[in-house]
Amino acid sequence: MYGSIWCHNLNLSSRNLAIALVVCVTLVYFSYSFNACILASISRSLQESTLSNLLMLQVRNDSDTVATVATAASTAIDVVATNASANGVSTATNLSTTASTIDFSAGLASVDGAPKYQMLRQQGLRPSRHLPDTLIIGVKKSGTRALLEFIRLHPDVRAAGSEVHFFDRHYQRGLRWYRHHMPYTIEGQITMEKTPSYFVTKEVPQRVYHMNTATKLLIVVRDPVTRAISDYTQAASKKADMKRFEQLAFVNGSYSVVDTNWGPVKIGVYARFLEHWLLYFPLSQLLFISGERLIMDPAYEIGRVQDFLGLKRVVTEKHFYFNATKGFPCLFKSEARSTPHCLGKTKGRNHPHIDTNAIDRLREFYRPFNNKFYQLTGINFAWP
Ligand SMILES: Nc1ncnc2c1ncn2[C@@H]1O[C@H](COP(=O)(O)OS(=O)(=O)O)[C@@H](OP(=O)(O)O)[C@H]1O
Repeated sequence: MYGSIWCHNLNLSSRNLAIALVVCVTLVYFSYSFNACILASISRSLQESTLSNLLMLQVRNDSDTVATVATAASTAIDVVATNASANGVSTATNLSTTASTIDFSAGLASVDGAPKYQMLRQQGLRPSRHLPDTLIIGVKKSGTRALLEFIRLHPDVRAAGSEVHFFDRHYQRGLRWYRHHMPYTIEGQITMEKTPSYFVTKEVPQRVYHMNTATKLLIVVRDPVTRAISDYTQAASKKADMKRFEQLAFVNGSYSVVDTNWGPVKIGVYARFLEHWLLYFPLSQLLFISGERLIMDPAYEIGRVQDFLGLKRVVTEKHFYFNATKGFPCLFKSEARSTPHCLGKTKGRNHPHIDTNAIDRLREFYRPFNNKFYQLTGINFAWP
């Protein structure tokens, strides 16, 4: 009898043990899945934020920072890989692979069909440098920096921060050199560069055409008289004993003959330079932005630019505020800074007083060229 009770108890405890085991295994399984899911999600977030940081890193005023960006990006990805490793989950392996397979040194968009790259590409995680699709070619002192800073607020626009001067000064270095100065982009992002002297340099249209006939060209223009004064103000800020504007803008000291060889005056004859660009590019590939309107209504002009580039209108009036002290629109935040800020001190300088007779004479000089420019572009900028 004791034997059968013992046997019964034994059966009972074996069953309990089996049930307990099943419960334990189930718990362990669910706990593992849950943890793995959380860790994978954390790793993914880390990975995404690092890549987005990497792509947000923009070069500002010095082309040397391109190299710094690449180094910083590489380091950032290493850090993620290390973090993931510390988590001890399988995704760490993937992240390490990411870090080692992104080629930061080559400066070329390499094509690799291996499965491990395919997955990364599907996730859009293969940043590489590309030649620009869009150029801000000028015009100097018309608001080219403002345009670049405003349009690069768009997540699908990546720009070289410094003026690369490839097509006018460094052409002999070749396209590989040029591409190396471009920021990293992922699929679907536009690569942009601005060098205002491109507009007025004779060889540039043909060179851009040879790089890519489909290049989109952005041109900011401003009343050529104010532009000339702005140009002069910049030059005078760098040279203590600069002659007065009136002495430089005219031949022989009187206001009768305009000195068309003087750079600040010459650049304002927009029609002459535009005609040269139109030998290589159809008007439909050029977008003209009013420098005056870029100050008065930046959202409007940036809206036009986004449409022209086939981008969703992401940059809107919400991004801008008018700084009354500076007298210019400024940004609530940008890629470089998360606090409200304006463009640098060299943008929006006070101009010296210029004799009104000199201004009137210059206006008269520019009028036929302006009219020609309105005719070529199909836009009346209504400069005085
Ligand atoms: N938001 C904002 N903030 C400051 N300045 C602005 C802005 N929008 C347009 N501008 C005008 O841009 C002028 C400088 O033009 P660029 O950037 O093309 O100059 S440069 O050629 O790159 O040196 C600059 O010329 P100056 O006023 O003579 O300094 C400005 O009038």
